[in-house]
Amino acid sequence: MSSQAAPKTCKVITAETIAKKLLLEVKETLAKIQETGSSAPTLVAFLANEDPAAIKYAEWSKKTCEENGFNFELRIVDKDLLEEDIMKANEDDAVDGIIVYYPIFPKNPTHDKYVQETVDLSKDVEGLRHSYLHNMYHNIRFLDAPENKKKSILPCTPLAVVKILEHLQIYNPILAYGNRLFGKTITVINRSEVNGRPLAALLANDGATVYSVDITGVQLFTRGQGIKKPRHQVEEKEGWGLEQCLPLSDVIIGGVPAESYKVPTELIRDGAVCINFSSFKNFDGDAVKEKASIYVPSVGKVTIAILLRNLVRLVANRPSKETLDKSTIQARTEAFADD
Ligand SMILES: NC(=O)C1=CN([C@@H]2O[C@H](COP(=O)(O)OP(=O)(O)OC[C@H]3O[C@@H](n4cnc5c(N)ncnc54)[C@H](O)[C@@H]3O)[C@@H](O)[C@H]2O)C=CC1
Ligand SMILES: Nc1nc(=O)c2c([nH]1)NC[C@@H]1CN(c3ccc(C(=O)N[C@@H](CCC(=O)O)C(=O)O)cc3)C=[N+]21
Repeated sequence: MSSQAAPKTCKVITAETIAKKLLLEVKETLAKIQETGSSAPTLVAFLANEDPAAIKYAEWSKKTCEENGFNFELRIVDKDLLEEDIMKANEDDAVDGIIVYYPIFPKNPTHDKYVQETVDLSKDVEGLRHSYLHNMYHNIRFLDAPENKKKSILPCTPLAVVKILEHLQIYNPILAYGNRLFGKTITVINRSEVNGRPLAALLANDGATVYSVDITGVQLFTRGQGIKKPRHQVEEKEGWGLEQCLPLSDVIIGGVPAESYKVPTELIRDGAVCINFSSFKNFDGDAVKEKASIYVPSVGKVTIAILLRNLVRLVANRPSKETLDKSTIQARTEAFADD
């Protein structure tokens, strides 16, 4: 007689469930802030590279936009004409948000930074302009202190991971807002400027002890002992690697862009939460389920939901027209009161 395998205790949570919840909120917020009769917001996407991941991302974004009543327009452009084309979109009142797929000049990251700065602040749906990044690293939530009417924009993938951790109740609602990851240890494998480093900073700003791992080594991001500091600080962990970080981690986040890369399952703490944001599967799917309490195999759908959430926020942040009455402004402020 064959013995039955023990039931798996690991819960696999798909991005879809979380994305659906966020998209509902986005629709409600849009309805609250829009004047009756105003047209659907338009997102313009610039594709100036041949990256298959960017092409896929554009296709999924188009689908999600259209399913949720937003307009999405893909503009395939020449690298050399990109700056001009972005400037035209900046001026065009029919364009509410702009996304540019990176990398465009992989051998010259400075040039990609320059392109990022070309997008108008009021249309930067990914929050990649320096003022948004500065606010994020400095734990500043508003663009217009002290009025505090205009919410800052956070980059989509890092914010998607934060929203997933909130959904999984890793954020502890008993603690004060802004401190809800106090006591949690998190490893983020990837320290790129668009994903891993902002993610480590956001998590540490919310109170976590974060090990940020890249091929150059490990850095520790924290708000200091007792999270007394207002924003995170960074220290090098000389000689550290995954061997030291993973056994200490309540949450492990993988973002390594390589098919062959796998997080060593034997180092994962029993009951850890494992989340993968890479286009490749960073966890050995079968083995990780023997160790993890929760496994989130991909986050892309949540990233796109955040893209739309950011687009609605850009609309809400726009200077009020004369026709806009006080109650609309109040609704715009309250619509994003939770973060
Ligand atoms: N699901 C989503 O929403 C999104 C997924 N992605 C995917 O995430 C992945 C990463 O994207 P980017 O950060 O833009 O890539 P990137 O190439 O800019 O950065 C990857 C980083 O990982 C580091 N790395 C490589 N091998 C490593 C290793 N063995 N251990 C530790 N660090 C290592 C690199 O040194 C680099 O800093 C890609 O697969 C990309 O397609 C990107 C954006 C959104
Ligand atoms: N300015 C800019 N912002 C980006 O966010 C950006 C970019 N440029 N350039 C290209 C990369 C790539 N990227 C992905 C987004 C979603 C999935 C994704 O949704 N993956 C699926 C899994 C794979 C599948 O279903 O085939 C998922 O997570 O469900 C992957 C990759 C965003 N990128």
